[in-house]
Amino acid sequence: MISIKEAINAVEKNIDPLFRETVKPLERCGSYYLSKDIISPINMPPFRQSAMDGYALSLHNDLSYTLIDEVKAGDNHQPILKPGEAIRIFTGAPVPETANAVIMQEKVVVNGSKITMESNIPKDHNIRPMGEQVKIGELALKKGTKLTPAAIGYLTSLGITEAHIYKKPSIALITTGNELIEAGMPLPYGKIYESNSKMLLNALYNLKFYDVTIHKIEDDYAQTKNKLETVIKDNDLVIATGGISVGDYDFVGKALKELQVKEVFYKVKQKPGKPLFFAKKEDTAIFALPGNPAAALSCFYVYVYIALQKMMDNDTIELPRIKAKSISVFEKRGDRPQFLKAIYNDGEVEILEGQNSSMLQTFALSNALVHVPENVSKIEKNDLVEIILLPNT
Ligand SMILES: Nc1nc2c(c(=O)[nH]1)N[C@H]1C(S)=C(S)[C@@H](COP(=O)(O)OP(=O)(O)OC[C@H]3O[C@@H](n4cnc5c(N)ncnc54)[C@H](O)[C@@H]3O)O[C@H]1N2
Ligand code: MOO
Repeated sequence: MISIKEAINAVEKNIDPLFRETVKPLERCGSYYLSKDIISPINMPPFRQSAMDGYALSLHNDLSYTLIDEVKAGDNHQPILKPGEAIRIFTGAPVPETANAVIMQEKVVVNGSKITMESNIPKDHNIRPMGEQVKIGELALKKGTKLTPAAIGYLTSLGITEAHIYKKPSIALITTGNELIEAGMPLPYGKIYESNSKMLLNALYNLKFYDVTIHKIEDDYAQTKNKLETVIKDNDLVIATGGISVGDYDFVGKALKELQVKEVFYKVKQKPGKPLFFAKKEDTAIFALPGNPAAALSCFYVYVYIALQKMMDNDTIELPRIKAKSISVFEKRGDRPQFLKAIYNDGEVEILEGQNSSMLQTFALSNALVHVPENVSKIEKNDLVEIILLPNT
């Protein structure tokens, strides 16, 4: 059995960035990373732009100007101003070549075709220069940039409609077990509702991984092996839950062995999630998570999360770990390090009831996991503990 640290390092070491490119319409590129530099095809702004509603002036040595014309946003005519002349102008409108400053309308007195300013304004006042944000041919955004809503707005403002991006992994979720019934169906004696697939699907969606398929198999060796063989061929990441312990009907481990995957580790000294299995087959990463739902989700956050971040070549690959003051008392049984469902708020953490790996009720309320190391057997009130902050939902 290996330690948590060794298991984390092994996941990190065995996953490489995917670096496979694709092109998508820009509006569908949110949360992806650019696989190519984007060069601006235009100057932004494309013309000298008024930043205010007011008057564009050809400056002279007097506070009064003669109004000769008007340019509003979207107009494409360029009145010619002589020194001492002004035009009415509005925010976003093109400032004619012959105007060299814009004054806000609040700062002038209008009298027929005469306007008088309170005081002088400097040259270029309230004019956004052409190409102020980015010039034609300049780097607009560099390869590797994450496409946030702002980035998509910015690129669209440059007239760009699609982007070269790195693909995200295709992921197969597999559940195993004869006892599993689809929610919504009647529940016969001995059965339980299958919940791991929807839980993990949403954990993946929450991290913006959408290329996910779900496969449900029974405790049948041939079925398990055939399904695993296909999904390993077709996906970058396979996440199975259940059937990985030592029971007579736990077929996932045996099937993976038969399929000659390269086992990286099996069993981690931790609670929950002891029978965690991680392997590679060519470039596909395979996690077999324990079937107990809370164990599966803890392992997802502590290990699968890292694999996903490495595949995307992210710099930060682990969820944030911080110290917090415990407001609870907790006694650890056994010597396995533990991950505890907890609520973190403003420097303090509350360890919740229902820590059993089969239970999700308090996981549903948790925003953190408390990490209790091997050598700590009791957490007292006010002890500083290490917590893992779960992703916001
Ligand atoms: N003799 C031993 N028995 C067990 C050991 C052990 O070391 N020796 N380890 C225990 C630990 S710890 C865990 S964790 C579990 C892991 O077992 P498996 O990964 O083989 O999972 P299953 O037995 O298939 O299921 C465990 C539990 O979870 C429920 N389950 C499974 N899949 C789902 C699903 N998709 N949705 C909801 N619930 C699910 C399943 O019904 C079981 O109750 O092994 C211990 N046993
Ligand atoms: O490792 Mo199991 O997940 O403790 O119950």
